Amino acid sequence: MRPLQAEIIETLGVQPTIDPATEIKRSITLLKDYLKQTGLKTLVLGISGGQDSTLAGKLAQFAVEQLREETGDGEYQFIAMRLPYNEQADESDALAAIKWQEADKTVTVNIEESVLGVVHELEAAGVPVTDFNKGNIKARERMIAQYGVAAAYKGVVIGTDHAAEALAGFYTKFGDGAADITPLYRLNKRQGRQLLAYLGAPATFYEKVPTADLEEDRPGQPDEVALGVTYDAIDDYLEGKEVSEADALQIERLYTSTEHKRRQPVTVFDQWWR
Ligand SMILES: NC(=O)c1ccc[n+]([C@@H]2O[C@H](COP(=O)([O-])OP(=O)(O)OC[C@H]3O[C@@H](n4cnc5c(N)ncnc54)[C@H](O)[C@@H]3O)[C@@H](O)[C@H]2O)c1
Ligand SMILES: Nc1ncnc2c1ncn2[C@@H]1O[C@H](COP(=O)(O)O)[C@@H](O)[C@H]1O
Ligand SMILES: O=P(O)(O)OP(=O)(O)O
Ligand SMILES: [Mg+2]
Repeated sequence: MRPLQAEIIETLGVQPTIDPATEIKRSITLLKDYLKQTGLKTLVLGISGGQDSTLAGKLAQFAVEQLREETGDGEYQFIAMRLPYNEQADESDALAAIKWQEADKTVTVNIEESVLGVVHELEAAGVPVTDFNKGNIKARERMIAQYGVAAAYKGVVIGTDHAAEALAGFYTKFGDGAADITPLYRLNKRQGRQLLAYLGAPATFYEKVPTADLEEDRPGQPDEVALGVTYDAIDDYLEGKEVSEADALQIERLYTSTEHKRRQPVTVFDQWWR
């Protein structure tokens, strides 16, 4: 195995093979124990209609149902958030995911006005805002809305970061990368699919092409196009398998260039960036 590959696998805690039932229980236990320990009552998560939030939301719903049953405390709840930018092309997928999750409650916040407000004020101040930059502003407005709900209902915000995204730093810093708890962390993309299949999710939920769908110039752009490498290659790499030299170099370039996203803000005590 390549030396950096071994280091990344160790850092992200990825296993080459998993038992889905064990990993489902592990994630649910984390969510339950965290709520019990902190005294908080609500799990909050944006549901996009993609694989990761479909899985994380189902685990969240299981966690609060079990807590209600075990403690008799009916305050435990899961709030699924719809966070469209105006109208979302795959709105029906998001609604189908929430239905399958049997989420306790759905809160919808259209982020368009707040995004356009920030973009407008930036431009009025002479700051150019590219479509790509605006895409990251959308992800950050979703974060703001989720924290608004968490604050109102004694909640924590769930993040859907998993090993394949964490490796690539493939999220908006302090946008979808900001969260209080990340139950999918350690799983690669195909292991997430395995969990959904085990849970009996319709195959359409996990066969869907992953997309951040943030850019208006490239609607629904597949993650794999933006990443320059396939999730299959990233997953193989994370499972300690051999991948082509070109894929390994691209994966390691992504990992190295996004180190700042996996760290706390730099202080005078930090040396990792030197
Ligand atoms: N599918 C997904 O999970 C998903 C979701 C959102 C975004 N994305 C993708 O993630 C990427 C986000 O874009 P991005 O990474 O350019 O934006 P970002 O905002 O996440 O990160 C860039 C910012 O990080 C800071 N930064 C950059 N280099 C730094 C360094 N060396 N040290 C400390 N801070 C540094 C700067 O403030 C910079 O503006 C895009 O490729 C986007 O498509 C993917
Ligand atoms: N349109 C959306 N509605 C609700 N939540 C969303 C939406 N788009 C993204 N999210 C949340 O952000 C994460 C990351 O999404 P990526 O597709 O990986 O960029 C997603 O899991 C949702 O929780
Ligand atoms: O984070 P999601 O739910 O949008 O999944 P994907 O990354 O597969 O789009
Ligand atoms: Mg998505």
